Order: sequence, then structure tokens, then C-alpha cells
Amino acid sequence: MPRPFAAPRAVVAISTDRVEREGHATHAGFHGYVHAVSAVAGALPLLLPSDAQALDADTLIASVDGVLLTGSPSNVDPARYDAPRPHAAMTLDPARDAAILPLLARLVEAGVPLLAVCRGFQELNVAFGGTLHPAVHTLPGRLDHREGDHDRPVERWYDDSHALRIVPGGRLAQLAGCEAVQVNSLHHQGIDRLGAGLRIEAVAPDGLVEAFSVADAPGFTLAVQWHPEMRVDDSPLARALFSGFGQACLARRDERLRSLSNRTS
Ligand SMILES: N[C@@H](CCC(=O)NCCCC(=O)O)C(=O)O
Repeated sequence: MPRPFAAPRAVVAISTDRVEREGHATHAGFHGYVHAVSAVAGALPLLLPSDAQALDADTLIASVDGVLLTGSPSNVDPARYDAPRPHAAMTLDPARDAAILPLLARLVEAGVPLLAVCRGFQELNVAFGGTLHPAVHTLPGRLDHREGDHDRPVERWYDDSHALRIVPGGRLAQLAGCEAVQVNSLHHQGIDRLGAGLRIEAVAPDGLVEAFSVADAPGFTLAVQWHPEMRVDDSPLARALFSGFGQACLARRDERLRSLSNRTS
């Protein structure tokens, strides 16, 4: 029996991966994102298909109260930032790139709250003109940011992996209420060049950018390289991120419903 809700909740669109299932094109996403949006952000999660023909920025801006860009084993195509593909086996998702990347600047400019996680963090950096390094662990002085031995049980993949230094005075510092914390890490790629107008919010001990926001965005924007969605049941930082995102989405919902009622009165 679904939980009764007193008022309409905010609506958050969650990005998906275009994958094949039994030979058919499928739009898929990890449950952790749905759980975090519903249970902590308090919003109604809707899945956003990775289909450029199905999506348009104007309708999203008018209809949703927030967008969550999810992680994925797939990678942003290096051609999107004029880089060569490091190896033929690199997992790509051109349908997701084509659907999501063209929307991001418009959504940010319109003040739609945006939370970007892992691949989503990398997408937002590329959408603002930044670039990625495909294999951070091969760089001198960098940590190995991958999830490690896959023999580990999957429920251990999202355990804390490295420290994080949060830059004082930013949105993440305000949400976290501290300047040092531990986070998980499940990524091969990392920021090489930070996109234009992006503000660093946190770095790893090896200096890799782990969080940023859009400096002059009218609304909530936060991009994180780690996975808070899988830790909302035990990590205060993860809960603070999704609660803050949820508050921003609620404010957007109120603004959206107000403007709708003004137009119809
Ligand atoms: N493939 C990219 C991004 C890594 C990423 O999003 N990992 C998460 C995978 C599963 C999940 O969403 O929990 C890279 O390797 O850098």
C-alpha cells in the first residue's frame, strides 16, 4: 500500500543507461538512485530515457523540479571532448551522451536543481567544456580510484575508500558541515581540465577534483565523483546531499506551481 502523501511531492528526473536486454534496447538505472530520491530527498522519482528524440529541455524545465545524473559503468565518449578513445574496449553509451549532454547548460541556466553523480559528474564537466582522463590510476601521484577487486561482495563496493577535503565556503561545505570526510570511489576516469565557470567543492588527497558546482547557476547544482546514493542509510554526508537537493527541488516545485496558478487565474 503506497504511503499517503499530504501534498504533491517534487518530481525528480533520474537519468538512465541505454543497454541491451535480451537483444532489445532498454533504459536502465540502479535502484540506489530511486531509493535516495524517494526516501531522503522526499521526491517522486521518474526515469529519464536515454533517447535524444524523446527529450527536450523546454518540457523538462516546465515539468520537473530536479534532475539527478547517475553513475554508470559506461563512459562519456572521449570524442565529446576531442580526445582519442584510449582502447577499443572502452564501454560507451552514445545514446545517453546524445540525450543528456545537450540538455545540461539549459537546465542549469533555467535554475533546475541538478545533482550529478560519478558519470553524471563527468557529463556535467564535459558539458561545460571540461575534459576527462580515462585512467586516473595510471597517472603518477594519483590514487587508484577504481572500486577494486570485484571478488569483493557487491555490498562492500560502496564502502569508504579515500579521504575528501571539502573547500570551505561552498555548497558542499554548507551541506556537509565539515571540511574532511571519507567517501567511496568507483571510477576509472577523472577530471583532467575543469569546465568553464565550474567551482571546485572538494578534492581527494591526490588533488583529483571530486566535487564541483556551477559558480553562477541560479539554482542548486552539485556534482560529486563518489556515490552518496548507495550510502544514504548510514552516511550523514550522503543524507545531507540528498536532503539539500530535495529542499531545492521542493522550492522549485512551489515556484513552478505558483507560476502555473498565476497563468491559469
Ligand atoms: N564509468 C565512469 C564512471 C564511473 C561510475 O559512474 N561508476 C558507477 C558505476 C555503477 C553505479 O552507478 O553505482 C568511470 O569509470 O570513470
